[in-house]
Amino acid sequence: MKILSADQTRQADQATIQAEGIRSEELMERAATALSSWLMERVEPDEPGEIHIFCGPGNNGGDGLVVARQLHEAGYAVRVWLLPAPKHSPDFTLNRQRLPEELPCAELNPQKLPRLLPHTIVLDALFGTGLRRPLTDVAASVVQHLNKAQARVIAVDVPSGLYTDAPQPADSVVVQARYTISFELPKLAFLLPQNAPFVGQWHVLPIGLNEEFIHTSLVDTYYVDAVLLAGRLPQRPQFSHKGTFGHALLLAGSRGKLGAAVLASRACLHGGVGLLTVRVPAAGYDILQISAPEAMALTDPATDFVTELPDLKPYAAIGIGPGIGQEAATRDVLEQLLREADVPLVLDADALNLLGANRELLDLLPPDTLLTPHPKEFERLTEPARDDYHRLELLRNFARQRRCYCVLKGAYTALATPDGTLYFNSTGNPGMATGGSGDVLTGLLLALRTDQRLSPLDAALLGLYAHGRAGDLAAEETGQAGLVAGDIVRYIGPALQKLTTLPARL
Ligand SMILES: NC(=O)C1=CN([C@@H]2O[C@H](COP(=O)(O)OP(=O)(O)OC[C@H]3O[C@@H](n4cnc5c(N)ncnc54)[C@H](O)[C@@H]3O)[C@@H](O)[C@H]2O)[C@@H](O)CC1
Ligand SMILES: Nc1ncnc2c1ncn2[C@@H]1O[C@H](COP(=O)(O)OP(=O)(O)O)[C@@H](O)[C@H]1O
Ligand SMILES: [K+]
Repeated sequence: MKILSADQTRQADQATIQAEGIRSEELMERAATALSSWLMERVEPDEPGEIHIFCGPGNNGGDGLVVARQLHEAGYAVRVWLLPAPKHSPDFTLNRQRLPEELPCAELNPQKLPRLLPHTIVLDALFGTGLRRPLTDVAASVVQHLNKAQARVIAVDVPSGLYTDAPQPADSVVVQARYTISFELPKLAFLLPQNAPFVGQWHVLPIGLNEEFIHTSLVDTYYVDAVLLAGRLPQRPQFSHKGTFGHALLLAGSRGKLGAAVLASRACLHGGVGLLTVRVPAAGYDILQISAPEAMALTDPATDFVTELPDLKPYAAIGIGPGIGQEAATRDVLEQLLREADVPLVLDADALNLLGANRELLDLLPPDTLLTPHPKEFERLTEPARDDYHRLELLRNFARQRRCYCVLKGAYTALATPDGTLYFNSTGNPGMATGGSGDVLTGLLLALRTDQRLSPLDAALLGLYAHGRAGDLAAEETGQAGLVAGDIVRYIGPALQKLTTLPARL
């Protein structure tokens, strides 16, 4: 899915209205109908208490008015509160007139804001994508009142006060919604950790915005779902052999962190690699052979950490980092690897920390290298970020400047490409916030970079998506708290299988 800016969202509305020859109020009716249906599926009409709908002066408020009318007609007890404003949008005014007379509707009085019992359902239709500046005066008081009330707030399109594609000034007043119900496409603001307290759980409801407009809109930010990945993972050919999928080299592990090497190795094997050789310190020989017998162990002369780079000739792709430590000799191995490798590289964990501590090595990164830092590792490679938007800018700039593919791990892991495009992953769950999940990702990405049939972009997108999907499937079995990194490995196969393009049926 594309992620549109606030301006493009408005243009998409206009394009839909023009292409379908409808009036703007009809599109508003469509959006509100989708939202009313969502609500009616979750709330019974006889649930005690009224649903309070807070409406602003623009089309977001207009949406709220239509939902109020529709819920009322369906037998729900509804009460509408209007924000005092000097002027209103035409569709607001129209739908204000369409409110049935018996439906309670009053203007908000800042001196006497309505009392809301805990758990009351509140619809926040104050402001949407038309917000131009932070909330002040009555609007700010109303939002502060809603936030204090412990009500069940459902934001219409956007939590009021939140900018959809830029950071708002510190201490801005923003609705803290439990749910945000948006239309057609997700908004960038929903994907950033700093906005989680406002957005809550978000859902996007389709309202049939003009496909042609969305298709031809130029964007540099995408939300990666199964549709975006369709056709990118080819089936394994009937007459394939292990050479078809390539031979990977993984350099990983040091004393006390050989589990990282094992997890990454097992993930690489389950990711479909043809052959895997793992360079571990001598202390890791038995551990690796027993825990990942399908991999070949190529032990280093040193007992506790990796000190020598093996001959690179046999390998189609190379991964380095999980649990490898930051000894000086290991740093030298990394430098030699960056100088000598002419196959795809995947850099993770301590390989990234070594790059951060020895920034001169960054100049040696071969083009199209894939780096997988979490935010702290990324900060070591670049600089501390002011906020999540700034961090994304740093990520784009890093990928452009270094001509690499750089991941920023977390919920909605982001991937920046050498041309500065951002992709946000849609799979995964908080159960994956557990030691070793990142090592599993590295192994899987190494397998996909070894498969010569995949472009660097497709390998990265498929790997991130399948890793999160495997985590989701694992969590169904183990629960989130019970999930450990090894569980993710067991579900890599099913996750990849689901993405595999099957031939069309006869
Ligand atoms: N245009 C359309 O056809 C559709 C619009 N939709 C809804 O329309 C919304 C966008 O509507 P609008 O563009 O009217 O914008 P909003 O309703 O978000 O707000 C615009 C109004 O708020 C005022 N305003 C902006 N910032 C303010 C601030 N800080 N303090 C006080 N007043 C402020 C503006 O002057 C304007 O009067 C979307 O979020 C969505 O909910 C949906 O109904 C889908 C269809
Ligand atoms: N809340 C979350 N939602 C989705 N994915 C998550 C969440 N927390 C962690 N993950 C995923 O788990 C992995 C953790 O990687 P990392 O921090 O490197 O762990 P480790 O270093 O322990 O292996 C990343 O791929 C990240 O995207
Ligand atoms: K809103």
